[in-house]
Amino acid sequence: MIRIRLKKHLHAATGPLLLQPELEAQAGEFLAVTGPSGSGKTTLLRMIAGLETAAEGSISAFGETWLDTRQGINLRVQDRNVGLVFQDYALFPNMTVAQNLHYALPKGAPEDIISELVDITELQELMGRYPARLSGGQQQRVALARALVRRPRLLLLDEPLSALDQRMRARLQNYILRLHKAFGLTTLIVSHDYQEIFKLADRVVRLDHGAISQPELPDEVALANAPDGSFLLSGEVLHIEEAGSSFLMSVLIGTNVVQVPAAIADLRGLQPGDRVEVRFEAHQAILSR
Ligand SMILES: Nc1ncnc2c1ncn2[C@@H]1O[C@H](COP(=O)(O)OP(=O)(O)OP(=O)(O)O)[C@@H](O)[C@H]1O
Repeated sequence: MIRIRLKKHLHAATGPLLLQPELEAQAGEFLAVTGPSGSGKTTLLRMIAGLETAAEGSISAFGETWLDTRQGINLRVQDRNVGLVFQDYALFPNMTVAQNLHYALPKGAPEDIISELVDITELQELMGRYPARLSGGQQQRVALARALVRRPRLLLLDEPLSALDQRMRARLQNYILRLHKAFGLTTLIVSHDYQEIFKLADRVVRLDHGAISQPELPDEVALANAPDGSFLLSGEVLHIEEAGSSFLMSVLIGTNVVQVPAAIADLRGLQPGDRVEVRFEAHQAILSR
């Protein structure tokens, strides 16, 4: 469980802004933070990591107090042990992928975490390369693996995929989900991309004018932001069952299991494990194949 209650005065483009987020996340939750540009999302993540000071407030995480300004507690970045990935990959250019990963390992710590991360993020072939010889997506895969070398329980992602094209984004989202699950992480992602939010997040909060507003569900955010009021996502069929004269499919889209009604003619040999496309319109999920 993570509890965050912070206050900081910012000098935003529009004038002074009091950033005063209050936020809770359950252990293992994948939470998306959205909101207009300049509302303080990056500053919030940096304060959680300990990279930025708060005027007042408290952060407790997994039974530890990271910050309590009343009691004068303020753990250093390295003692909070969070994984951080920003939009720019921030790899050391003069080190190979393997060296970038090993550099993050504390002295004397067992190295098995590195092979585990390399397996999950499929970096085996890239270990000897320098960052300049990697695509943006590959670099961000390395940055993700590197962020987890110290085995953090909290992963903070600040628009990590916004520099990548749509195809690469979708691939990287799958890696993020795999890592989130494999390491039982609690993950906070700042994102403006409603499809990404839907695919990844269990819950969405909005930071606006410095404060966190009502939590929303990922599909509500996606529908509200889709230009034509509908959007298409692909997922994996988990289960198909009869429901009266038609069928009901359970489809896994990101971390969400969505129930999609289907007529027998729509099924056409579909089985669990197949990939399908689902269109969302006015909160209805429609099989689009
Ligand atoms: N340490 C600081 N002191 C005062 N003002 C700051 C500080 N850090 C950032 N700001 C200002 O606070 C505002 C919010 O910045 P921040 O980067 O957190 O917003 P954001 O929601 O992440 O925006 P975007 O979506 O554009 O990345 C900006 O106008 C920024 O200039």
